[in-house]
Amino acid sequence: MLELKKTEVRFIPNVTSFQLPQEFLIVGAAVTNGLFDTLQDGPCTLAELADKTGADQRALWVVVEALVALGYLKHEASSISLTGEAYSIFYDENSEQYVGFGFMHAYNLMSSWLQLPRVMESGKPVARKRAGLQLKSFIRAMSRNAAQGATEIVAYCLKDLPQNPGVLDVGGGPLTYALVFVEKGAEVTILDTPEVVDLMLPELDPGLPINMVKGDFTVALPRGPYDLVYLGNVCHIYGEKENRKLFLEAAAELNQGGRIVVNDMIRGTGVRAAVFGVNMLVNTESGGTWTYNQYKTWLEDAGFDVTPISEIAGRQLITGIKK
Ligand SMILES: C[S@@+](CC[C@H](N)C(=O)[O-])C[C@H]1O[C@@H](n2cnc3c(N)ncnc32)[C@H](O)[C@@H]1O
Repeated sequence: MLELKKTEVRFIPNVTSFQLPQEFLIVGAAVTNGLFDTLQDGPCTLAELADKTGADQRALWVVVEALVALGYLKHEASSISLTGEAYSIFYDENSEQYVGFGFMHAYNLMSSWLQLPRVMESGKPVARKRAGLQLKSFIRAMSRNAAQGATEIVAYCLKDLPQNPGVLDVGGGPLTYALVFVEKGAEVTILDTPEVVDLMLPELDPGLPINMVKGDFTVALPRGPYDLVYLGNVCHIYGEKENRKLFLEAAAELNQGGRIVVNDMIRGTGVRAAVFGVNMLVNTESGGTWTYNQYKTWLEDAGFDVTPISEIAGRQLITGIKK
């Protein structure tokens, strides 16, 4: 349960959020339909754009007109093109306005969140399988989220470990943390699902000491020994049974004095973890956000000494040192 002190009011209901996010829905639909990518290749007439994207011309015109009004597109003579802002936001990685397409992960999640009333009735998640564009958006969103704090978090994880430590990065497929671990002298094994490894392997410089292994961490971990097992936002995908098994197996693959670091949202510490728990309720069989006491018990039972929560770069980290 959320443990707020009686005197502490952290959030009040936000009725300004009771609105249809129309701009987001229009942009998300345009990305899904390939409209921006088509115009990134060059300006088009409406007929050309309809032909290239496979859209109905009347529907396309209504959406294009809204995107012109919102500042994403220009319409001059009969030619439709991206505005400078839209180019900067979606495509120019060097621009301060750059956002990329990571936001499509949130857009894709909307359809499952809309089924929350049904999930509340059945207690069962919405069936879904991420592939193609959805998988790419998910990985982009993960990379972007992680990039902000990765340097500080990696420094915290590696502090006092031997030089050139062996690191197992469980669910590290987006590569964000692995690239920083390597920069700091580590040799990294990443375990992720076959689809994510297939998607990301072509982006990996083969000269780097990073080994990407396809697998399922609820089944088995790649053999160690390691100095660090890093669990970045993976414990919330599963429940107690899977996490206890994961911690036990991590302990078995760690050197004496090696450590496990859990980076996740800790239930009972605020709104973020409570709300994210709903995301896991809707999208996973057994996932959720877990309290500090749950992590502490599961880690101690797996043979770790457990630290208090450390807040690093806005993230919550719990470390277990192998006894
Ligand atoms: C929420 S993302 C976290 C990514 C990264 N560690 C971070 O903190 O930004 C979870 C990652 O775990 C991977 N994953 C989920 N379930 C898995 C499983 N059973 N076995 C292996 N990888 C899994 C996903 O493919 C994804 O790359």
